[in-house]
Amino acid sequence: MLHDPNRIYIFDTTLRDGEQVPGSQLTTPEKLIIGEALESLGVDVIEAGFPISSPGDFTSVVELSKLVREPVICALTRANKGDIDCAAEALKHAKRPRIHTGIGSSDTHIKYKFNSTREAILERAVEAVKYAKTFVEDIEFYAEDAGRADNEYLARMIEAVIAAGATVVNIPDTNGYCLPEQYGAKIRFLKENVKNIDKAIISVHCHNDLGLATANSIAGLQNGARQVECTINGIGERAGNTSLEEVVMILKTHASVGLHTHINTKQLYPISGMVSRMMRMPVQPNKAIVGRNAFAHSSGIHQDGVLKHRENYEIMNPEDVGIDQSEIILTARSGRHALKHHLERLGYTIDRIDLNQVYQRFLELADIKKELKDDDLLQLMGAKIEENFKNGLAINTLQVKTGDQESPVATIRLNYNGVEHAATAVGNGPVSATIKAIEEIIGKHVEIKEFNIHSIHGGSDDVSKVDMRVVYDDKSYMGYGFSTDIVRASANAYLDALNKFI
Ligand SMILES: CC(=O)SCCNC(=O)CCNC(=O)[C@H](O)C(C)(C)COP(=O)(O)OP(=O)(O)OC[C@H]1O[C@@H](n2cnc3c(N)ncnc32)[C@H](O)[C@@H]1OP(=O)(O)O
Ligand SMILES: CC(C)C(=O)C(=O)O
Ligand SMILES: [Mg+2]
Repeated sequence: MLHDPNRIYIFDTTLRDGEQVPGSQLTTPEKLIIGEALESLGVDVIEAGFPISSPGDFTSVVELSKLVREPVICALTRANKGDIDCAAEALKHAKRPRIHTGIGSSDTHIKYKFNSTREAILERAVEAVKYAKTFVEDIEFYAEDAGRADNEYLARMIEAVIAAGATVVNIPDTNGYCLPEQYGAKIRFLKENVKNIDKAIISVHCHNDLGLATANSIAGLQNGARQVECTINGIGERAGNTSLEEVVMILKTHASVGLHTHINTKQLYPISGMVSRMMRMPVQPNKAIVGRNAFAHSSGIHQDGVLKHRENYEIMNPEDVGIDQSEIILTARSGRHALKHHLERLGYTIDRIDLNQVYQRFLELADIKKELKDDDLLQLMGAKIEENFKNGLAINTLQVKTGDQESPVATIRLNYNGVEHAATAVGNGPVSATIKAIEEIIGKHVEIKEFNIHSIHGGSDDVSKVDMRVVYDDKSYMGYGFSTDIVRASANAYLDALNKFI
């Protein structure tokens, strides 16, 4: 049965237990798209639905059975003939069909859900497995609410269903009640006390009511279970199920546990986004592995550490889960290393910049704006270039005369190499006159290849943003300028670009 004793089978129940979330039901076409993505992710089993529950869910199981080839396709039933007949019919086209049947195993369920007795429930469990076995070979049995069930009774039930033909025995902590140690001990108890346990795979199925679903699943695996039931993003009934990406990355990160899966981890992030969008279930930003902030660093000490050596603050490589790279988010808690990193990324040579000066202005802006994006940094650099660069080119004064009667003339006073220089030039417009005057001072022609003016919010009294690409010595440099005066913004952009190489 198990060729590799350390291989963990991933049973994905996003389309069944995951879908038991208010407002997140999926159409058949949506389930097929997710089913294909799960197959390519490398899951071993896809729980496709609960066929008796609705004609739509029945159709989904039928279509997934036709579409998916590699993973086992599993359908859920209660322990009764009607549900099992329906599941068997829905699975008719599956290459590897599995019926997942079961019944409550805790005294609470036995008494208050079924108004029954332990013996009668055990008999129903066995009957259900035997009946399901008449349709397919692969039968998984779930002992619902096993987390709260008496271990001796649970062991008797599991032994009986394995004898009846169950190939996988699922020990759900349906209500997310157990502590990891308790759940691990429960699995170990079954391993040690169910005589025929080697004839079946033990499966863990944990819920997150106390935030322990992943920890409990891992405890179960460490104590002998070899299948884990989980969902993408941990979605599911109430507080959700065990999160697939968490279990997979825990086993990958802690190789010393000695267990492994066949999941293509680089697809974890893309499939998380797909499921979140289709199910209209946003992923919380601090969600482990796939949350927006899982590989984002926003405080200076961490950012410095990550920039020096990623592993100072990252235990996983973001590329391993399909995220291009870690993010350094600029906030008022960032330090100079993070600021420098982004300025360099935007093309600035740090040696030329008065970093302390820029950092002080950065902090003032960050206190107001919370998070600074590239445009904010470019504005910071392009609005007051006279303050940002050490010995750079900076405007002292700029006077422009323009109109439609005379040729436009610009007179500019620039600091260049620490000395003030002045020049006056005529152009075919106020910007060209200004650029010519600057060129006269620096004694070079620097060609402008791209030149765009935008207003930031719209409106004639708005701040304009100029972005410019210049070419010098066959290399391109970007410059950005900001001002309420478009000529001044253009001059700033030109000087911002020049300051990167002159
Ligand atoms: C822990 C889990 O996640 S279990 C799966 C939960 N998922 C779902 O319930 C979604 C799909 N469910 C449905 O569509 C419906 O509940 C159906 C079609 C299954 C049943 O609908 P209804 O026949 O109207 O019954 P209803 O849902 O109101 O009640 C459940 C019945 O199933 C019984 N039942 C519950 N679990 C089991 C079980 N494992 N085996 C046998 N009977 C069960 C209950 O005792 C109750 O029976 P009763 O009418 O004799 O009291
Ligand atoms: C149907 C079973 C496997 C279940 O989802 C649970 O007990 O949580
Ligand atoms: Mg469940």
